[in-house]
Amino acid sequence: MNQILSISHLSKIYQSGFQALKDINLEIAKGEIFALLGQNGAGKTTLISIICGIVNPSSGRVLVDGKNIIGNYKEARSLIGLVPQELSTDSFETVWNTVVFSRGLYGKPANPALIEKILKDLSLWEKRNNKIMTLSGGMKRRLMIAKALSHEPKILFLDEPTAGVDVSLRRDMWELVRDLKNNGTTVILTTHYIEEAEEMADRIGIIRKGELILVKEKLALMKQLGKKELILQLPFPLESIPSGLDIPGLSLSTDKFELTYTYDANSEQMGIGEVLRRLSEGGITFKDLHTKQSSLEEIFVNLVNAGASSNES
Ligand SMILES: Nc1ncnc2c1ncn2[C@@H]1O[C@H](COP(=O)(O)OP(=O)(O)OP(=O)(O)O)[C@@H](O)[C@H]1O
Repeated sequence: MNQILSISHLSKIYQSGFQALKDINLEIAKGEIFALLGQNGAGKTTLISIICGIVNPSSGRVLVDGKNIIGNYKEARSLIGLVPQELSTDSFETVWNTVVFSRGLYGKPANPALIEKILKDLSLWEKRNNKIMTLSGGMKRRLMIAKALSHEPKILFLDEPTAGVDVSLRRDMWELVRDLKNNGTTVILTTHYIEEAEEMADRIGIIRKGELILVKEKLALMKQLGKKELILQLPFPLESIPSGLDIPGLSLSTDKFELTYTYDANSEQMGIGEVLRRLSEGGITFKDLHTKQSSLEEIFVNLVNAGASSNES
């Protein structure tokens, strides 16, 4: 694998004594879209802040394209673009000047054509002469992304990119992230909005109470942990499942109008054909049927809840 980010044995204990990260190990490949999921306070921002040199690690090592974030801070930092959660930009400066200045901060030569392209990609071109304080919240967020991209980073961090943004901006952002990936930029995003990870990520990492409890390809994760359901709508309510119909995973809804057969992709459970045959032999007819696959959101909630009950202290 062609690594762009390599994290080994990274831990963080804040001055208060609180341990926010515990022995994180993670490798991210060039051009990957990686989604870091976790509940409030799980440690996502701490991890991103360490990689970006905003927070000091307590122990461990982080390399960005081979550059150590401590020993080679400047070089490592110039490879990273960060779009933080908080919008800190609110000034009398214009959009254009802000983005141009941001590029200059990294010592990169002026490149008006590039800045123009970035502003156009983010639908900010028409606003280039506007003062930042006159922009809407969504426009300010676009500006934060433009700033983060101005020095052509190899990794872009998006911390909760679509929290509180409207549908059109969310769609634009997803498109932008795909374009960046196609150009070879690596994108690491944190999100509470699981549909976002489901839509975009190549790999998913789940962080819980400072520990990276799972890192997996999204499709493999959904296949491995996702459950499927076959739902049969009955023409008449069924008092109970007939006793002769011993099918593990079969349940009757509380309104008695629906039978659900829950199965997972890897188990040795009965196939759907066999289930339908047994039901028909048992005299059960149905007026409609459909299948449903659990979403990444359901998988995530199950994983996090499993930990909450076993790790509660
Ligand atoms: N400066 C600090 N001093 C002490 N504890 C801190 C500090 N900053 C963060 N923490 C604690 O570390 C834990 C992880 O915080 P962090 O902001 O990394 O979580 P997060 O996963 O980004 O959460 P959210 O989704 O709410 O942004 C939290 O319990 C938080 O209270």
